[in-house]
Amino acid sequence: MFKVKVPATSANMGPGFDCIGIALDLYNEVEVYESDKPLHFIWECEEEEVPEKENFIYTSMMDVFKEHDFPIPNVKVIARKCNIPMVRGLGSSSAAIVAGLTLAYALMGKDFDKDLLAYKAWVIEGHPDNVVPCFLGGMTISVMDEGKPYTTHVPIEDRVKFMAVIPPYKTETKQSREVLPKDYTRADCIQNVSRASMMINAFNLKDYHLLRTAFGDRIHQPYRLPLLKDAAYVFELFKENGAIGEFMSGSGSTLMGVFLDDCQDRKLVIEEKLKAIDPLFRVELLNVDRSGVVLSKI
Ligand SMILES: Nc1ncnc2c1ncn2[C@@H]1O[C@H](COP(=O)(O)OP(=O)(O)OP(=O)(O)O)[C@@H](O)[C@H]1O
Ligand SMILES: N[C@@H](CCO)C(=O)O
Repeated sequence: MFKVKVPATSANMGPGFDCIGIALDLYNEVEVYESDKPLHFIWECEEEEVPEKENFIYTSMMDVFKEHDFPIPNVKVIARKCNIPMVRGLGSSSAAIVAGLTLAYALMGKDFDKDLLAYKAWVIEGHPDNVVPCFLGGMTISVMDEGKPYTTHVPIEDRVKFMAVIPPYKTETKQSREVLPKDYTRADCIQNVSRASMMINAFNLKDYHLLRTAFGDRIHQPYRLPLLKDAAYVFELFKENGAIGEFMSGSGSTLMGVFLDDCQDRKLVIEEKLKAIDPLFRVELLNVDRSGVVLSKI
């Protein structure tokens, strides 16, 4: 029947807390086939199974059918590929929501309106910095103004590469939001507005020497990075190996180094050093995904 391919996303990118994010070329795939039983879920991934009733693929599909008063179809939903590591700051939960919404609309025979669905996913997730780039691809800035969503894309050259260092330990977004203050000083606000603006212009003008400063943040990283025992070392490794900047991906635990051009050799160096600490460290060298979610018939 249908297949969806959904990209990983890296939210915040330093100062863009809860509004800026980027889609990357690491994908999960979910398939739907006719069945003789009402919608049921099959987990074929190597990752630890998220049970059906708690699984955002399943729950977001069921929510759509309920909202539209649509009879639950006789289908099996198969989580076929899970390349996006779970609970690591690369948008696995958003990818699940995006997959579920897209498949539910396909099964209802409704038009595949990415903007409308991105907005729905934004409401479910609570913040847009993963779900919007996951739907639309590329690097996005999203703003809600009096209940109306606005999104704009930031141009990124193909030569910009994202090196994701994925630690063996998880960071739940829910918990890592609890360590953040409720209020910020004017100085903190100025710091983030100035850095986020500079980051966007650095990408716009390809003025990459500004990026390290521009990725500076005072809203979340100062509170979250100290909880990640290897963060300082990983950032040092990025710097020593020619990164043009670094930030925490989403709410962690993944740490992201930004590089230019071919940096496969530097990936190997960093990987070797990290595996000496713990062989379960994973390092992925990623490009920007420009398509967002892709729905196809099978
Ligand atoms: N299909 C699914 N895949 C991954 N996580 C899921 C899925 N369905 C439900 N979840 C739940 O989502 C939570 C993980 O979301 P969380 O936001 O903490 O991590 P993430 O999405 O991988 O990273 P981030 O949002 O920081 O980029 C887990 O509690 C997990 O059980
Ligand atoms: N903006 C979110 C992204 C993680 O889901 C956060 O940092 O909490």
